[in-house]
Amino acid sequence: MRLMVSGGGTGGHIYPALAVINELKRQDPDAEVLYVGSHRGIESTIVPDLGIPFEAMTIQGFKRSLSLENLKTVYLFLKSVHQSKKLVRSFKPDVVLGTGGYVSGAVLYAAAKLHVPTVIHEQNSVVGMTNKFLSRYVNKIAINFEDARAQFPADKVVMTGNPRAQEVANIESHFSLSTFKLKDDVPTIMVVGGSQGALKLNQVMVESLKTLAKKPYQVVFVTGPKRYDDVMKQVTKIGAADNISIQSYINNMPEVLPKLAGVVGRSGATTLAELTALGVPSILIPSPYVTANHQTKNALSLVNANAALMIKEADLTTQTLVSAMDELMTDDSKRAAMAAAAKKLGKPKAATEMLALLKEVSQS
Ligand SMILES: CC(=O)N[C@H]1[C@@H](OP(=O)(O)OP(=O)(O)OC[C@H]2O[C@@H](n3ccc(=O)[nH]c3=O)[C@H](O)[C@@H]2O)O[C@H](CO)[C@@H](O)[C@@H]1O
Repeated sequence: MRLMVSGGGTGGHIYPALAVINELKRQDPDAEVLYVGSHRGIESTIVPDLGIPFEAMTIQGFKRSLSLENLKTVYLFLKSVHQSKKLVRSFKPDVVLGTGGYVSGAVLYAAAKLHVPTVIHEQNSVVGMTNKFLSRYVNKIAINFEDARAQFPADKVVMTGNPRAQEVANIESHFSLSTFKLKDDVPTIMVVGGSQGALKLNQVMVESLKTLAKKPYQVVFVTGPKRYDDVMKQVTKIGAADNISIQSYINNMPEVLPKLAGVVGRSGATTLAELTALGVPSILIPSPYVTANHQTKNALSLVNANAALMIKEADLTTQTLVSAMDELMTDDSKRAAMAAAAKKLGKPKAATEMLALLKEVSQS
C-alpha cells in the first residue's frame, strides 16, 4: 500500500497518525509512506526523527475575528493545496489519511479534488474546524466518540477508536523510572499538561512541590518543552526533592505510561485514548481554551464511568490538586477500581480497525 498521511500542529493529531503508520509497517513491511506536515508544528521534528519520509508546508489557522491575517491564511491555504496536488501526483498514494490540524485541510482537500480515496480521523467528541470543512469532500470519517457521529454526514462515519490506543496497549515496556532518578518500586504519578504543557497547572505544581516532597509517592512533572526553563528558574529557588522528577517532554510515552500508577493531565482526546487503553486512573483538568469546551466533554466521559476525577481549571489550587493526588495515590483499592473502569472504555484494536478502513476505501 502507498499511504499518504497528514496531521499536525499538536501531539494529539500527530500520534494517531504515527500509530497507523506503525500498524501498516507491521502488517506490510514493503508499504510506502509519506507524511505531510507543517513547518511550524512539532511534527516537523518528531516525524523525520523517526525516519519517516516527511514533506512540510507553511500554513496557519483562521483568526476568529475579522483580520488581515485571514487574507494571508487564505493565500497560504491555496498555496498548500497547490503543493499538495504536486505531492499527490508524484507520490501516487492509494489512499490519503488526515488526522486533523490546518495542514491536513489542504492535503486532504487536494487529494479529494484529484479523486484519490480519502479518510479523516476525528479524535474529539466535538468536531474540529478542519475536519468539519473536509467532511464534504472525503470518502470516510473515522471517529472515536459516538457524540461526533451526528456532526458528520451519516453514511461516511465509521467508529474505529483512536489508533494510538493500540500502540500503547500492546507495548512490552522495559522502561525504568531510574531514567528519571526515581525508584521503580514506589507508586508514581505523572503530571502533564498535554503535548504543549499547561501554564496554570505548571504554576500550581511549582507551588505544590514542597508539600509533594513529603508524600509516600513519586511525581514525574512534565512542564512542556516551551515552559521548562521558566519552571526550572522557579524550582531553583525552592529546591528539588528526591521523589519528584521534572522533565520538559517525554519522547517515549508508550514505554513510560505502563510504569505509572496515575496521571494528572489535560483531557485531550489522544491522552484519554492512551489512559483508557492501558487502564490508568487519572485526575483531569480540562483546558478551558479549546473549541466548544470539548475537553470537558472528553473528561466527563471518563468521570461518569468512575475512571477519573476532574478539577476545573478555575478551581485548581495546591489544595485541590494535592488532595486529589492523595485520594488517588494513597488508596490502592480506589486506584484499582478506577483503573478497571478506565480499561473498560479502552479501544485497544483501533489501529487495526483504522487500517482495515483505509484498505477498504483504497479498493473502492
Ligand atoms: C490545547 C489543544 O488544542 N489541545 C487539543 C490537542 O491536544 P494535545 O496535543 O495536548 O493532545 P492530546 O492530549 O490528545 O495528546 C497529547 C499526545 O502527546 C503525547 N505527549 C504529551 C506530552 C509529552 O511530554 N509527551 C508526549 O508524547 C501524549 O502521550 C499524547 O499522545 O489535540 C487533541 C486532539 O487529539 C484535542 O483533544 C485537544 O483539545
